[in-house]
Amino acid sequence: MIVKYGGNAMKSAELRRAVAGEIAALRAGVPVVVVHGGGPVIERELAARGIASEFRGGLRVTSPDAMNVVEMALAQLNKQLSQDVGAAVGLLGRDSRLLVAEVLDPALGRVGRVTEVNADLLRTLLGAGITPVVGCVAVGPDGEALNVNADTAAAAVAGALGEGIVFLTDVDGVYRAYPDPDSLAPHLTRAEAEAGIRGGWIAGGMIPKVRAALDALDAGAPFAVIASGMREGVLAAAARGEAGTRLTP
Ligand SMILES: Nc1ncnc2c1ncn2[C@@H]1O[C@H](COP(=O)(O)OP(=O)(O)O)[C@@H](O)[C@H]1O
Ligand SMILES: CC(=O)N[C@@H](CCC(=O)OP(=O)(O)O)C(=O)O
Repeated sequence: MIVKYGGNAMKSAELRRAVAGEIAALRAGVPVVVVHGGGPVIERELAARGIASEFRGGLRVTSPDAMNVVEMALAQLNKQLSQDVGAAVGLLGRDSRLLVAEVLDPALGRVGRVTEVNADLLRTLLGAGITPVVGCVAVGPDGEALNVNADTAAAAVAGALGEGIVFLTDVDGVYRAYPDPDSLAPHLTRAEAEAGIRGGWIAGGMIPKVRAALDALDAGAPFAVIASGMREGVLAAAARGEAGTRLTP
């Protein structure tokens, strides 16, 4: 199973360790690949250097200078998460060409779209009982780093391995009337999700997440669930279809 977590599921060291605990419990029965982002950490490191960020369509416009900071920030976070998870190895896209990408749109600078995943490397590590922890930096056609939205990077990994994916965030899933918790949708079809985006009740960071979940299904993932990283037992429950919002074709 692929577990994606990002900024909202690592707001504190306590939450980060709770998620790591969930992963450690799950992998006793199911091999797990972790894919992570870290938007807030990137933001902090850019701000510390006086580099302002602009987002277009939920993606950070990434200059070469910003890319250096993104890679540095995610590399450090990657090692911390790998340590949290234990029996793990932390990797970015440059390692054995784990994530290869093309430039998504020159107007966004060094932002990538994943075109290849080194699934053999992931399978080798899993076969040795090691949990891969993958940061969302890919290698581009020029051999330099590209910044990939972590939800889309995770979807590419799930597609390449043909395994299910759980996106952990700070809400229980997709709400039909956000933020009313009683409006949580346990299931959402592609048509309903597209209608939600058009209708505006799926908004902000939930748009790329829902789209990444649908992309993962298109690429061959058997299931895609969006769930809260703050609930105990969430990963096992999500895999059983008993937590979060499950996207269906
Ligand atoms: N219909 C909705 N249901 C749930 N959350 C929504 C919805 N529409 C927008 N959101 C927002 O999406 C956020 C999750 O996306 P994001 O902040 O990008 O997560 P992450 O950083 O974990 O990847 C929620 O915190 C919420 O503010
Ligand atoms: C291109 C692009 O926008 N990349 C993201 C990568 C990190 C990410 O996606 O982190 P979360 O999972 O915490 O959102 C960024 O620079 O913020």
